[in-house]
Amino acid sequence: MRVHVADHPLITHKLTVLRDRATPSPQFRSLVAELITLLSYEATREVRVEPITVQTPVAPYTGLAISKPVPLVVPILRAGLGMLDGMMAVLPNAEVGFLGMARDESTLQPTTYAERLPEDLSGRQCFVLDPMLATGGSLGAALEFLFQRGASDVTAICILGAPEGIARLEKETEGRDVRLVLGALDERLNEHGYIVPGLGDAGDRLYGLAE
Ligand SMILES: O=P(O)(O)OC[C@H]1O[C@H](OP(=O)(O)OP(=O)(O)O)[C@H](O)[C@@H]1O
Ligand SMILES: O=c1cc[nH]c(=O)[nH]1
Ligand SMILES: [Mg+2]
Repeated sequence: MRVHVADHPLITHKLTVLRDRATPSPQFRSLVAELITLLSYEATREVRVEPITVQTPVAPYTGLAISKPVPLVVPILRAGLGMLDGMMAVLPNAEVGFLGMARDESTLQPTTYAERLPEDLSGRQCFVLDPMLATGGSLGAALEFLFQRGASDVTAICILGAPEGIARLEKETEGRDVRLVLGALDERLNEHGYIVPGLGDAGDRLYGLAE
C-alpha cells in the first residue's frame, strides 16, 4: 500500500478547525467538503486519462480526457457521505457506489448494513471515501468488497488516520495496488478505539447522534 500524507498549511489549518470540539455541525460539514476537494487533487494524480483532440478558436489541440470506464467513487456511510459532493466536484462524470458500515463501539467490529456496487469492477479505478481510519476494520472490509468484484486499482481517501489502521491495511492489502491519501496521520488509538488527538466521532459531528 502506498501512503501519502498531505503536507500543506491550508489542509492543516482546516483540520485544526475541524478538530476543535467547539466547531458546530454546519461548519464541520463545510470543512469536510473543502478538505476532500484539496485531498482529491492528490488522490486523483494517477487518474486514467487518454488523449483527445479539440479545436481551439485558433488551432487543433491534443489534450487529455478521463478514460472509460469512468472511475467509481464509494463513500462509506454515514460519515463518508460528507465527502461525496466535494469528490464529485472534481470527478463530475464518475459513478457512485455505496457501502453502509457501522462499527460496534464495544467490539470495534464493523457490520455492513448496505451495499450497492456494480457487479464487475475489473478495469475500474475506485476511490473510497471515509473520513476516519481507526482500527482499519471498516476500510479493510470495504476494500475487500471491491476486490471481490475484481477491482485492482483502489485509492482510499481519509481525513485522519491512525498508525494501527495503516498497519492493518498494509497486511490485508499486501500484493495489491492500493493508495491511501490522508489529511493527517495522528498519534494512536485510545482504549475506546478513537483516534488521538482525532476529532471525535465524524458521523455524529456531521449528522448528529446515531441513537
Ligand atoms: O477503522 P475503524 O475502527 O473501523 O473505524 C472507522 C469507522 O468508524 C466510523 O464510522 P462509524 O462506524 O462510526 O459509522 P458512522 O459513519 O455511521 O458514524 C468511521 O467513519 C469509519 O467508517
Ligand atoms: O476517532 C474515531 C474512530 C472511529 N470513528 C470515528 O468517527 N472517530
Ligand atoms: Mg460514527
